[in-house]
Amino acid sequence: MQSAFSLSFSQSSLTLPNRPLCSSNASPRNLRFCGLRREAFGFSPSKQLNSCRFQVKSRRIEVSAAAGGNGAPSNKSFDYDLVIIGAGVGGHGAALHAVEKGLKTAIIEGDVVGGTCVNRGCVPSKALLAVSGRMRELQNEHHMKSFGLQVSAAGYDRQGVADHASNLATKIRNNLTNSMKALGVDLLTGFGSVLGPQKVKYGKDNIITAKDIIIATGSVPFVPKGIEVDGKTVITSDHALKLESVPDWIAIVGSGYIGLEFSDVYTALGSEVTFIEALDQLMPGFDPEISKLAQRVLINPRKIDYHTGVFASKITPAKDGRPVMIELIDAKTKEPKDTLEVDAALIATGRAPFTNGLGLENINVATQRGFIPVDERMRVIDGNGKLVPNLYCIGDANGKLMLAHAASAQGISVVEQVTGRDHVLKHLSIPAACFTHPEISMVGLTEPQAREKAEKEGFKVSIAKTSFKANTKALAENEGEGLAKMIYRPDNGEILGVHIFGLHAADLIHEASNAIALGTRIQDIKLAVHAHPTLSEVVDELFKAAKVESPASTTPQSVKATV
Ligand SMILES: Cc1cc2nc3c(=O)[nH]c(=O)nc-3n(C[C@H](O)[C@H](O)[C@H](O)COP(=O)(O)OP(=O)(O)OC[C@H]3O[C@@H](n4cnc5c(N)ncnc54)[C@H](O)[C@@H]3O)c2cc1C
Ligand SMILES: NC(=O)c1ccc[n+]([C@@H]2O[C@H](COP(=O)([O-])OP(=O)(O)OC[C@H]3O[C@@H](n4cnc5c(N)ncnc54)[C@H](O)[C@@H]3O)[C@@H](O)[C@H]2O)c1
Repeated sequence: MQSAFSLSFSQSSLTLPNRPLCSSNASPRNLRFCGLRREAFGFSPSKQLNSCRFQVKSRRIEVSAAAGGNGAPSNKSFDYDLVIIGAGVGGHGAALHAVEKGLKTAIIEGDVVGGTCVNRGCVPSKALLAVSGRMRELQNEHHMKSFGLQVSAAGYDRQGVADHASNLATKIRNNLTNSMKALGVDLLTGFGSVLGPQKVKYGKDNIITAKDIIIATGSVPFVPKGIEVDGKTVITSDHALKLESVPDWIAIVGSGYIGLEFSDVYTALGSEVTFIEALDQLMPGFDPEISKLAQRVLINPRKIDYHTGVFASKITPAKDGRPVMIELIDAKTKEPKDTLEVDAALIATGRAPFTNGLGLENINVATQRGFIPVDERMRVIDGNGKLVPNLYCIGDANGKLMLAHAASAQGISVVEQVTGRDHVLKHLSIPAACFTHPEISMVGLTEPQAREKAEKEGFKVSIAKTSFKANTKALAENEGEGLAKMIYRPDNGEILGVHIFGLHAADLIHEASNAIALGTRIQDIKLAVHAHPTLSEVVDELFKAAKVESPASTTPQSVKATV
């Protein structure tokens, strides 16, 4: 595998935190939706802002106290209350929450603020997907005609598309940097490592102490043995996001999140795609019924073919007029299966934690396949199975759930703990989404996982489903292809998992994930009211379709209001 750090540090990029994207010229009015603190932009709070979810009064007092008082740690024997190594989304989320809580906080970054998500992940990929969605729509004559619209031709300028992605990354990275600076987080530049308990080194020879330390060093692309990446014809997502070319024919190794999202981008821009997937079916991580539907809509009608149950055992970049050569072997028998010649190959076979050089040996911590072992409170576990005092690891580096919002939520959870409130993050309530067209989203267990759990624990499982075909808003958009599926316990109304495939599925999942996080039962949430006509009614119908034996336990707001 390549040197992880040189790979990570060779990129110039941008970021986003646990909150949705927003631009630096966002107005005070819409800032409440973008998650960055208003103070970061120098706005004085307006009347409109008083109703925003940031609780203007109390937060502003806390924040200004923290920003003004970040010069003195609460415990005088340390330089800082909290030092975070890595300014990706996880580190950023933790830092912002820490200053809100009045902690003197520093964040150490060896490359650019924002880490993977902002510079080489979520942000630029969603910019490319925004383009692919529009291209797909404009190219679909039947779809356009059904609205009564006529489009003569759809085309694109590759550099213009690439610029959209890199400009967005820059904008979000600047927002992130500004938000931390404005709140008084000390941004320290250089490679960080742990020297010993509560002691960190960064850069050449700067040593600082902190009451608590969070490791948030993230991950880099994982490239299996035998695959030679040249960055031009054999690439990882780091390269693909720059969109330096749009190959006529590209093989995508791995049909997980990255593979699927890039297949959406490449096919919209005119490439033919061949998937190479080690497991026996495409998209093996999703609920099988959703994978099947996704295959019918996202794979079969597009210029995509696939080989499943095979490994790409050797990939050689194009050279001297020869194409990219891919040798396939049977995933089980390891017998040679096939050889492919393509214009390019994207390696999307997962991510490896970036934990090299962190000085973990100084505190007797051994990584497991590179991941830092932690307990449910993100406390680092040492080689003897004991907790290392005052040391935490969040985000991709601990491998619990490699998602931007999970990294940030773990950081916030740690800050809650170090400021005196015990907190355990419920990982099963964290949603995930794949931003294809249409999107896929999920929270909780898949159907097979739920059935396995039910078998072990001795409860019954039921399934409710609703179709986008019955939803007015989806039909108005000519986007009736979609399904929502809920796996639940009929005895007590507990939601075990929700999976959605369809228009804006990524936005629709939160009603279910919040219900799981808060322990809301179906018999209660099914009485809540949804605006008509909206896509949210797909989820409303899902709750209403469930057959729960227990009665509702609370009085919903709409009923209270009439009493
Ligand atoms: C193509 C792609 C698309 C993605 N899309 C999504 C998406 O849509 N939604 C989603 O939720 N997730 C997405 N992800 C996953 C998401 O990017 C990661 O889960 C997230 O970035 C992890 O955050 P982190 O803070 O743990 O690590 P990172 O974002 O990797 O940040 C770690 C930071 O630490 C720095 N660092 C590392 N070691 C040191 C050191 N020793 N000293 C100082 N600094 C150091 C690095 O330079 C980096 O800035 C995507 C990933 C990829 C690759
Ligand atoms: N929208 C999002 O939230 C989003 C988008 C992109 C990435 N991510 C995150 O980034 C991480 C990495 O994504 P990813 O798609 O690379 O990983 P993934 O784990 O989602 O999928 C990797 C796929 O590659 C297959 N595979 C592994 N080795 C192989 C080999 N040698 N030959 C053929 N197939 C092989 C696996 O079976 C799997 O299907 C994920 O953990 C994901 O959470 C999230």
